[in-house]
Amino acid sequence: MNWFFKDQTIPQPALGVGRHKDAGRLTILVQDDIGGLEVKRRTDGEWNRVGPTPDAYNINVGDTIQVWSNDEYESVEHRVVVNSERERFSIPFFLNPSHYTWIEPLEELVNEKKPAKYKAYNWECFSIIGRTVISRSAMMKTFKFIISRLETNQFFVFPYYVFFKCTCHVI
Ligand SMILES: O=C(O)CCC(=O)C(=O)O
Ligand SMILES: [Fe+2]
Repeated sequence: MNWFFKDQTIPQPALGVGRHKDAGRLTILVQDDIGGLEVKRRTDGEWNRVGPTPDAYNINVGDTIQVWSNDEYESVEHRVVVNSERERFSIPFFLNPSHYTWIEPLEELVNEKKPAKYKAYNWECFSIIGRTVISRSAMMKTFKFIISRLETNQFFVFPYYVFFKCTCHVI
């Protein structure tokens, strides 16, 4: 679960999750009625709001499907803009490959006219390296944030997952 706290001290508009693409296969996302999820339109590069649509899930194609499909499907770039008046919650379910999976364009979708656009990579190596490289400065920011919350007694439920997400996304 992602928790986007309201903070009127941050200049608006502020990003709760910076621009990124999900690396796995699919992401099934529920967002509450606040909204804030935006996707980048390929045709003109503009950011577009997605929902919120009551009782609907957002399904994002991740990088893995883009690679498997040799670019037939595209992993969409997205971000979350926070609302300074109201906190927001979202629940993403990441359908990721198993750790032993090698990811490369499917044979059926590779031919002379359309050669493979990606080299094979192993999911476990990719995700471990990704986390260590991306997280280093983000980790410090997250620690500082947690300490500031503790100091001001604003610390409520801060599950490991929220911590993990912050370290992955705050770059
Ligand atoms: O909170 C959202 O709407 C999206 C969050 C997201 O992009 C993610 O967790 O990867
Ligand atoms: Fe995402």
